Amino acid sequence: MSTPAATKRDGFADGGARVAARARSLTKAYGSGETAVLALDAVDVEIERGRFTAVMGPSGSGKSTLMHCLAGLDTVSSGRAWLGDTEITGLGDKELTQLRRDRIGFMFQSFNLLPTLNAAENITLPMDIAGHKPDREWVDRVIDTLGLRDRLRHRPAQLSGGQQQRVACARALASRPELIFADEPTGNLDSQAGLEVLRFLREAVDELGQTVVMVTHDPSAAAHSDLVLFLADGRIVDRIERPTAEAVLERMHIFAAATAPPGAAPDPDPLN
Ligand SMILES: Nc1ncnc2c1ncn2[C@@H]1O[C@H](COP(=O)(O)OP(=O)(O)OP(=O)(O)O)[C@@H](O)[C@H]1O
Repeated sequence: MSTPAATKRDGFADGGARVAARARSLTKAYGSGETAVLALDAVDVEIERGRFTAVMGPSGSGKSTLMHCLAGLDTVSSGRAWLGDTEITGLGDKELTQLRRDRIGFMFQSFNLLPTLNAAENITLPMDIAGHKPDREWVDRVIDTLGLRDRLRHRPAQLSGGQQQRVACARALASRPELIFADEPTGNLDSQAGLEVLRFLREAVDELGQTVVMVTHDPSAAAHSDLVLFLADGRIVDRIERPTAEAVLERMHIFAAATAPPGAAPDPDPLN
């Protein structure tokens, strides 16, 4: 059994109650001198607990960098970030590893399942590695919500892409993390399987009370969220509450037109 990650109080009255994650003036530069890239430019953001937040923006706008910095997967150049009331900027590697393992769930485009383990073993793997006993009742609820009950003994190769992503979703939920980060979770799926995964993420928020942050390029995927944050050039430039796919697409076209050089032809696909 491990000891909990060290915490630093941020001094805010609501602490971690309403806000699952937060950043102030978060800045991330890659490289230095003339070749330096400002991936995040003094970002202020709050991720509300119990909500489904989508992060959108053109390629290179800083979506993955923001997610990585909020999840303690990457260091920041300046600014501060908190998970609940724990300040993660300034934590050491060991504390960050513990914090990620104990308090954050991850879902990636490539499902990252171990081929030699069956679905049930993959779902509880992070907890097994950490030496944490799974909460059986919760894990059963996650498995039933995701419709994986009759697939538990199957190995990844015996599952469809959509089923594999559902296992990855169950693995992210299994430890009942404070926050789930999903990076293009439907990117490798056909539209039907992608839709299923989005519905499950929605259910994870509505039925299981989880908090989800999803990076996506797809306006119809973003339409499953409660709030879309738009990034451009490392800044949050807009937001839409209760988004529809049409509203998201329209906003992306407006940004593309505003940032296109004079006389440039309209971008047929402003999301990439
Ligand atoms: N390890 C790195 N070294 C140097 N530059 C990097 C590195 N990682 C990201 N960048 C740069 O930082 C900027 C933001 O990258 P990031 O991956 O966060 O964008 P993104 O919005 O997630 O893009 P995409 O939609 O293409 O995944 C880009 O200009 C990118 O080239």
